[in-house]
Amino acid sequence: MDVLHQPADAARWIAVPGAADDKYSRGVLGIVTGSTRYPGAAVLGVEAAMRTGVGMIRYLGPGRATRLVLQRRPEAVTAPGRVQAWLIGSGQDASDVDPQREDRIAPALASPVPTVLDGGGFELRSRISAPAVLTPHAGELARLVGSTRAEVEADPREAAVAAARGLNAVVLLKGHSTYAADPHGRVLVARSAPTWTATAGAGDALAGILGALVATHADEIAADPGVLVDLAATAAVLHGLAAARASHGGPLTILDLAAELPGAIAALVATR
Ligand SMILES: NC(=O)C1=CN([C@@H]2O[C@H](COP(=O)(O)OP(=O)(O)OC[C@H]3O[C@@H](n4cnc5c(N)ncnc54)[C@H](OP(=O)(O)O)[C@@H]3O)[C@@H](O)[C@H]2O)[C@@H](O)CC1
Ligand SMILES: Nc1ncnc2c1ncn2[C@@H]1O[C@H](COP(=O)(O)OP(=O)(O)O)[C@@H](O)[C@H]1O
Repeated sequence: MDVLHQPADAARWIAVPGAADDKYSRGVLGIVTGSTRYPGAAVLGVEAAMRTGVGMIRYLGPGRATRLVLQRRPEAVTAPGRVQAWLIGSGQDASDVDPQREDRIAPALASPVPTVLDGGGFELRSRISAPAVLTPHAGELARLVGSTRAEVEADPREAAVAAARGLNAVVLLKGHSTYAADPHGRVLVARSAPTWTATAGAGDALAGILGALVATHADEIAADPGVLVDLAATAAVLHGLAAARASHGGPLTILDLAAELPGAIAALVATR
């Protein structure tokens, strides 16, 4: 039986800063995304994470991606340091021959903090012992588990559940319906996204949204890693709500989706 994750459920997972908070206590997200071939994915993930709300972003990537990230978001810190969560892999794939990538991901591999794996980050699952969320689309999930895209699409819910069990991680299987499954068989479904969301870069933004939610709930995750599936479903709901606001019933761009995140979040918080 699927549990639909509704906006009212998502509202519970927005961390509103308190008077005593500072940029560190809110949560710092380390982002290792983008490549010389796909620098745009880094820009979109950083943009979406900042618009979702996080104390600080430490972005670590190749020169071309770093320059574009800073051009768009000078708020990003491009020096290494302590973080409360990691986001790795958007815009990185097997063609990525960046010799410094291993150095950039080394702190994340050794770290106990929760990690979001997207795109080229999936292969790192076996090297990470911290709580992890993977965000594949159907084709990526098929490659991950040695199946076919058609098999995943025939029963996406079951594919997400089986992958979450097999990988001992939360799996957020993206599509028109997005399934958040945990290793114990719990499944939440998000269906807030308009079909106009099917456009390049939408997944990079979703990964940024989830990274920010995870960084701002690091203490809750440390106390109970089971909340990761709620955060994953919340990211998908927020992404869909922002997409609907950006779309107005028509085509949307991903920077417009990101620009709608603060308003979508404020509307959710107002319902609590
Ligand atoms: N702004 C950025 O920086 C962005 C960067 N991005 C980065 O791009 C990379 C690839 O991402 P992805 O999701 O497409 O990867 P993947 O699952 O390997 O799919 C490949 C499959 O697609 C198919 N295919 C290709 N063209 C097709 C066509 N015209 N019509 C029909 N099918 C077509 C192709 O089929 P084939 O041509 O082999 O038959 C193959 O099966 C990845 O590193 C991601 O991070 C994206 O996030 C976007 C924004
Ligand atoms: N038909 C659809 N209706 C609603 N949302 C969709 C649809 N198709 C894809 N999406 C959403 O768009 C995003 C696409 O992500 P992804 O496939 O990783 O693209 P990219 O790698 O180009 O960023 C996901 O969040 C997915 O849920």
